[in-house]
Amino acid sequence: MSKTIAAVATGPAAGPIGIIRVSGPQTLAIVDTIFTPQGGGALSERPNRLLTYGALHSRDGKVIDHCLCCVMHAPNSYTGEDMAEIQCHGSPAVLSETLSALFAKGAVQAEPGEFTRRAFLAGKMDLSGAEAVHDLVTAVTTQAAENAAAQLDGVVGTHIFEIRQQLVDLVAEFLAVVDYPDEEIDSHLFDSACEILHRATSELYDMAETYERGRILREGIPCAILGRPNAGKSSLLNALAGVDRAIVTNIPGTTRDVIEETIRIGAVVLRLYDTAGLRDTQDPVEKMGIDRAMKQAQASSLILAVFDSSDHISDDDLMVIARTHGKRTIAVLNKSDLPSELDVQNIQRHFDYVVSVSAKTGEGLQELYDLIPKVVGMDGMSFDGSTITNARQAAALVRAAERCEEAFVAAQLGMTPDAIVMDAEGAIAALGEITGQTVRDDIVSTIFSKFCVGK
Ligand SMILES: Nc1nc2c(c(=O)[nH]1)N(C=O)[C@@H](CNc1ccc(C(=O)N[C@@H](CCC(=O)O)C(=O)O)cc1)CN2
Ligand SMILES: Nc1nc2c(ncn2[C@@H]2O[C@H](COP(=O)(O)OP(=O)(O)OP(=O)(O)O)[C@@H](O)[C@H]2O)c(=O)[nH]1
Ligand SMILES: [Mg+2]
Repeated sequence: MSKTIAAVATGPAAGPIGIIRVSGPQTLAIVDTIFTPQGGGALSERPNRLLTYGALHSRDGKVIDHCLCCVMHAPNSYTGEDMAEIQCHGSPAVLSETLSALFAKGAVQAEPGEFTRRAFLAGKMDLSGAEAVHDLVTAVTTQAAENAAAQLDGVVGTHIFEIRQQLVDLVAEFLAVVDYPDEEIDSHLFDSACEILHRATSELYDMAETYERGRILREGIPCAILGRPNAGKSSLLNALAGVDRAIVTNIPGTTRDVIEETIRIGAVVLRLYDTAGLRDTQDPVEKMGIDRAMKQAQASSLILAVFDSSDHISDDDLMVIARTHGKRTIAVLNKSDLPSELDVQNIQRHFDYVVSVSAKTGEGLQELYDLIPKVVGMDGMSFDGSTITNARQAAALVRAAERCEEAFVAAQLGMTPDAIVMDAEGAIAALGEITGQTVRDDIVSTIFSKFCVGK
């Protein structure tokens, strides 16, 4: 018999209300011993999912809260097991007293993701759906939440199930003819196999490709602000973030450490890094800052190269241009409120994207906001669940696509059915890793161990 688990489902900070979840065969018996409904009777006899007011008792029987509880009877619960929720006051004291009362009555602490793991094992959701739960809990943007909600609802799982089923049927047909090696194989079989495999291959590659954007949707994009001293990097960081985060002075070499600030532009989470101005210097501290700036630029997926448009291009600017080589970069011509001295055409020769802004007046910032999602390929995308946000799923999709492609080539060449069957089975296994139909236990464990406790 599986254990009955309990955990706090609300955040670690003290809040007005805290929720404790309980799941497993002993749930009703355990919760009945620590909660007494106001109107008498037992919580387990109250209607399913109806919140009931009553007294909550600690392990030594003292009343520690007056709160709301409900039960959710198996199999119609999140985990498919008997479950209960205790919605009490959210202080760490009440929550830990309640947990310890539950443990004293036989419940055990739930491991990270264990409720969702049980839901997956009970067939309440496929593995891609369970992974979407995690995305939904950690979503930063509305768009990321929207995409994850659709995946929780089975958008990815259903599509993969369909493709997988077609391959399973195809394998079955070929296996049937493998048993009769002397008979001529109906050419229709090869034709329809080619068609199915070709379509599956392109659909799977298409899905895998969405991961490039999906990763940005989930993790955001690291973006270094690079430029010579006094170009206005720190001013730009402050203007973009809308807070007075970094120190700004007219003394060149003000910023030394890398200063991080996260902003949201539509679906894009931009992790901005303000850095020390690049120049030739003897100052050992400034040198270390410049070293960090260059490392940060290297580690970033997008660079904002800031130039002072009220001045001519200097050797330091050339150093900045050299550092952006091969990197996705937007040239930001700052100080547009001042008369221009900059050779703009020269800058345009080096960069695909150039915008004029004034960090001081805010002029041009909107154009920069509009440009960034376009440059990272996130404008006009839909968040209907079709975007893969998960490296594991993307890798399995590529493997499945490759095996389908190999099976397609084998079918086209009219090779022996065994070859087609072997590759198609490889694809079926890879797809099963996404839905969870054919996934190793240790992989399942790793996936759920990344969840929070109580989810
Ligand atoms: N208080 C509370 N809020 C919550 C959750 C929770 O567990 N408790 N959730 C937890 O993640 C999410 C909601 N997800 C849920 C998903 C399924 C079921 C559930 O009871 N499913 C049953 C019955 C479905 C039905 O009524 O048709 C089932 O699948 O059989 C409950 C919550 C978000 N909000
Ligand atoms: N007129 C005008 N001045 C600006 C603008 N942006 C920044 N400045 C001024 O330029 C000077 C340098 O600004 P910072 O933001 O500190 O420049 P930085 O690139 O971070 O400089 P370091 O940290 O030294 O590398 C300050 O005096 C700012 O007030 C702008 O858009 N217009
Ligand atoms: Mg600075």
